Amino acid sequence: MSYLKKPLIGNALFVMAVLICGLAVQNTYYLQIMTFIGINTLLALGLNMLMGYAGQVSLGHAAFYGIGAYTTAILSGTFAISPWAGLLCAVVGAVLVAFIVGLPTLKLSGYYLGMGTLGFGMIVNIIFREWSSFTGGSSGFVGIPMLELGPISFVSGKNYFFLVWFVVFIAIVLCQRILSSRMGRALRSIHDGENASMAVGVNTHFLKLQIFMFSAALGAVAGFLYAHFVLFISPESFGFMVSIKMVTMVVIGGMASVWGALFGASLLTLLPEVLHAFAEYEMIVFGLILMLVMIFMPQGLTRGLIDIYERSKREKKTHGRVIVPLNASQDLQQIKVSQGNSQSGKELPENFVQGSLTAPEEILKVSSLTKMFGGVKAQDNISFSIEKGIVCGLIGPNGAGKTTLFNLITGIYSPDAGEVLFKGKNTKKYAVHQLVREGIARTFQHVELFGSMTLLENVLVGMHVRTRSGFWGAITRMPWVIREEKRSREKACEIIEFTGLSQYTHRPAGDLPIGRQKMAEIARALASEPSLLLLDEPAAGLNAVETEALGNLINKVRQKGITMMLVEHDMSLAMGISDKVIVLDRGRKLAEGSPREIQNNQDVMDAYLGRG
Ligand SMILES: Nc1ncnc2c1ncn2[C@@H]1O[C@H](COP(=O)(O)OP(=O)(O)OP(=O)(O)O)[C@@H](O)[C@H]1O
Repeated sequence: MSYLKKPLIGNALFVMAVLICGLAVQNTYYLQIMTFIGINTLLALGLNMLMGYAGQVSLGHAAFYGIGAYTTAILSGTFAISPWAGLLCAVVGAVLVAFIVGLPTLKLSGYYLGMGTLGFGMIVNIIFREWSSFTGGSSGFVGIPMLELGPISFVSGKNYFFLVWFVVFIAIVLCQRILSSRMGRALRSIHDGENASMAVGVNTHFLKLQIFMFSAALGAVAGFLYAHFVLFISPESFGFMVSIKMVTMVVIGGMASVWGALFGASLLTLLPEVLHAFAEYEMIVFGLILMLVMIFMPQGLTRGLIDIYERSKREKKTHGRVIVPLNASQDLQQIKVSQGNSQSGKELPENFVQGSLTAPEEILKVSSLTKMFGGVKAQDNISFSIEKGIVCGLIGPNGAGKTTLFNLITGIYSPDAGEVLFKGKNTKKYAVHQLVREGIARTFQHVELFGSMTLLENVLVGMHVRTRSGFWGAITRMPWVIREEKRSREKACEIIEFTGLSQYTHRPAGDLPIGRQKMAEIARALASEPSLLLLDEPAAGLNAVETEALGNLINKVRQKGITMMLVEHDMSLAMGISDKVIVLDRGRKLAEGSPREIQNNQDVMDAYLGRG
């Protein structure tokens, strides 16, 4: 469980720093500033999970902060209900609102999502302003009670400081647990490429909704702590500028970094105090800092500084040494040997054997499939079937409709007419991620790995449909969750070894040479334990040695009984490896038969070489 060790050191340092600050600082003003930093850290942590990890921009997040603050203020101030019950209502209320708002909004992306959340933030702020009988309107809400917990009173600044930072610590641990889990990996995969994430089996909309609700809950807790600290709230504290300030905290601190959120929150809370004399220029200063960070350290200050430190460490290490360049041909030779010799190469885990070599059973049946793009008939009444365990080559000139056919089989496109039956079931009933669970996996014509994640993490995301721990599993870390994680990691390493990529296991996938990236995509697809694997031009961009290694790998996968469809322009590979070949031309099926029959087919030759 080495993945559990790393945060422990950071967390221990964090606890020590909080204890030292809390015990050593006596000045009420400084304690107050540090308490505000804690509250802002909670806001930044929540937004960072959504923006930094899941890649979803929210410009109205201050609304949840306000919902938390107003709920507890009204319940405890007006109705004299215990503030702790108010906290529960605040969190439940914010989560419910996030669910209702997120359900349609998170289907949007990019600017549209930004505009949608911005609108939501504004509507909530108008409600705070206009519903004055409850909220006190523009003049604000007074009479919020101070917090007490049994004999502990949070009247003193010191107690409140410890309360807030204790909550921050809990939030940090929860975020870390989510991020190092199956759910966290799936979230990061959405950030790196939502289409690929869906295609490997992640229910992206549900996951985005879950993390939106989690970040809303953190916002509501921050609002609760704020309300009972300042004892007076008004709509300005939760307006558009506060949402922008939250985004700035995340961006400056460094997206996708838990400690970055703390850093960003500290900086943006301290700056206004330092620049007190220039209060009216506050937004200009923030804007300027944001611009500079985006230009010089687009990954945020925390990540940027860590990168500089790591680079200088690497330079120091290599200083004075002869650097031996990576010997590409030797490296490839190794891959060939490990793949070509199934005795020495790693076998796929047992349960990967999904089919039988001898079974003549039909796994895929495509009937009268038609797909139009405007006036272009990308699929024109296509019918064929694929038997279990075979490799079926799919060839045709550019624009013939091969990738469209893959997109129809995997559910990315829905057909205008006709149907696809996979194992006898109509694929129309399934969403993209559900088809992966049913057993269809694919690779892409243009590699779509999750570039910022390691090869191991990519393969683990590929296992998403075969594992089950979710949000609660991540935060409770029950023994079965730890066992599942351990098993997944072992299995992922076996798959990586099977594809001959062991030496790249912990390297970011985006840093791999293109040939290895193609193999890595196959490894990720195999991780979903498919019975049908669709390979879209796997040899494109590969040199002769890499293509040979790829051929060996496809053969090894075939030996496991996994049925494959292979779109390929490299004819010697397609003809050499396929049991049968289907030829498409301008959306129509031109021919179907054994490689030899296809090679001697006059129509096929005409399509490729031009008639006459
Ligand atoms: N999303 C889309 N919108 C509009 N037209 C599309 C879309 N996808 C594919 N097409 C069109 O459908 C036709 C078939 O494209 P497709 O990518 O399936 O061909 P292909 O055989 O995979 O080509 P290549 O070998 O060049 O990848 C082309 O004319 C293409 O322009």
